[in-house]
Amino acid sequence: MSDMRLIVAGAAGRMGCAVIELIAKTPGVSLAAALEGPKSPALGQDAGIYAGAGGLGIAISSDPLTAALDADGIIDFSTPHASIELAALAAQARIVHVIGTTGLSAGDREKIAAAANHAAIVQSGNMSLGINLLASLVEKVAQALGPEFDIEIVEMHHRMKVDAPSGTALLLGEAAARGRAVSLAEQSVRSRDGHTGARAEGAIGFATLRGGTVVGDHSVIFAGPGERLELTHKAEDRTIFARGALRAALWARGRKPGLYAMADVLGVK
Ligand SMILES: NC(=O)C1=CN([C@@H]2O[C@H](COP(=O)(O)OP(=O)(O)OC[C@H]3O[C@@H](n4cnc5c(N)ncnc54)[C@H](OP(=O)(O)O)[C@@H]3O)[C@@H](O)[C@H]2O)C=CC1
Ligand SMILES: O=C(O)C1=N[C@H](C(=O)O)C[C@H](O)C1
Repeated sequence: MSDMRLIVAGAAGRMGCAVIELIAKTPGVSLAAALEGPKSPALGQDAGIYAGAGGLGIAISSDPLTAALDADGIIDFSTPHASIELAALAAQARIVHVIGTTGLSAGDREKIAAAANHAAIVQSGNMSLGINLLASLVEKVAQALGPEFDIEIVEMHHRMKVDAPSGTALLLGEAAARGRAVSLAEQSVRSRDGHTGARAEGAIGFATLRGGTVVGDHSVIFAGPGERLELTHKAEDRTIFARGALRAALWARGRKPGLYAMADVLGVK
């Protein structure tokens, strides 16, 4: 089979650079285009050089329509606004779309689901093997321990992160809610301040820390009577997310339209 030709969206960002670097050294895939927003200072620069991967002869552009004419898929770590536009484009062009962007609203998710009627879309708040395995453990532990164990999810990320709680924290919260057969929307407590009163029975709490260059730390704490179980993942390098995204793109190639999760790709449901 010919190389899978991939567009990278958010090409000058932290994740875009990690993905381009990985594409440059992975057989079976090639960089078709590198996209940024229309005001990006990186426009026109060689995407490979920008990412530290050496010249690839692909200039960073802000023209997704032209990019989609000769591509098999999009790997997208950008912004919610860009991701929903790219999902519509993937649907039109019938190409794969791997969405790593977080901070998506309920409305954004609806638009992505609609696009997935026409394209194979893999969307996940975390593309790493470790976190997706952790989510499946969290579901099982939440089911086994029952509601006398309080669930709290703590995350820490670098100072530049713009959304909270992280996409991963929400993914882990969904896993805990599934384990307990409750709705996360009804049980989640996203912040506490002042005289909050005692903890609500069955709540799934979130706490957010930001600082320095932390790639991504997540802990799910099950606090019960007289004992506490803590499940933790620490991301040390963005390559783990890039590797997962590339694996997702290759997995989705030739698959029928639909909205898939990383758990489908990794077989860790
Ligand atoms: N699912 C996962 O495994 C992971 C998800 N993420 C998520 O991925 C996203 C990106 O993270 P990160 O790389 O750290 O963030 P960055 O801010 O470094 O990168 C995002 C890039 O997208 C660019 N961008 C803005 N608008 C557009 C557009 N219309 N088209 C294309 N690109 C555009 C931004 O440009 P500008 O700065 O000029 O606005 C920026 O360069 C975040 O939502 C993050 O939470 C991150 C790591 C792993
Ligand atoms: O913004 C980041 O950096 C990360 N975002 C994702 C999230 O919101 O969970 C994944 C990872 O933790 C890094």
